[in-house]
Amino acid sequence: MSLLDVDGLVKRFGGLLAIDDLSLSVDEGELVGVMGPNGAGKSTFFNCVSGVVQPDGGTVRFDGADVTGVDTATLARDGLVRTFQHTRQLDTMTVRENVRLAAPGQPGEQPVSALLRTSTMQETEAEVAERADELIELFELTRLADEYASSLSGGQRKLLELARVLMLEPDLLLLDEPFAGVNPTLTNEIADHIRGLNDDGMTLVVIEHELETLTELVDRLVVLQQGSLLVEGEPEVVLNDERVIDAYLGS
Ligand SMILES: Nc1ncnc2c1ncn2[C@@H]1O[C@H](COP(=O)(O)OP(=O)(O)OP(=O)(O)O)[C@@H](O)[C@H]1O
Repeated sequence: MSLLDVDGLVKRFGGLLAIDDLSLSVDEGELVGVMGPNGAGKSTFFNCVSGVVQPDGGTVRFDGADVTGVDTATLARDGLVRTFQHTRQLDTMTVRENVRLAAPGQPGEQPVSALLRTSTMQETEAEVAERADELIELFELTRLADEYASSLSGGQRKLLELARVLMLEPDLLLLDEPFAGVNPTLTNEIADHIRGLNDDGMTLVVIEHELETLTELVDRLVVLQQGSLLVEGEPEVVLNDERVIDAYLGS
């Protein structure tokens, strides 16, 4: 069964048709790459699916339910989570605080809850802290755990972003350019993590310009052009498709 089913999606910005009748499905357990020239509508596609912007037409179904236009926080609670091209961390907080704060519905965040801390809340906080530390270790950020996020390199920020979204325990993770601005060593490391998450059963869709890394990583490639689906299929086949070569040469 498809975990994500997008049908006839349309998104306009004024007179510009950013997504033009796009239909696309992702099966449970798949690792799908999304590519396309600048302005093809890749980020807008993610934005429509993850509730960041409201589509003007079409439907988005997640895990069998119609979630068209549902807000980001609700979708995240339901297991659909996205990352952004430009990471969104709190620079004045440490790596550890950033990861802990990404957990949903933290009791310590609300003033009343903080005053009435029950043992259940304390248990939840302990679980959050433990999970955060596990993820910090998984992404080899332990030695940076007490550093401010502002001191991290581009690649380390991407790792922190991954740790943060995994606090939400997503079923479907949409990654927007996870290798952008990352050095080759960390690129390989991030690719390994993505593969590992997929091996553990997570469904992932990855937007990426770095075609070599993307092609080696994914099961299926989807190419967008001017908001529509141009070609999809096995990475090797897609990359040699003349329509794809033309789209890139023409961009
Ligand atoms: N908030 C917005 N307001 C107006 N136009 C927008 C907005 N977001 C995107 N667009 C336009 O929609 C089109 C698709 O943009 P989008 O960012 O989705 O493309 P993309 O494939 O992700 O591009 P890139 O590879 O450069 O990130 C572009 O023409 C862009 O200028």
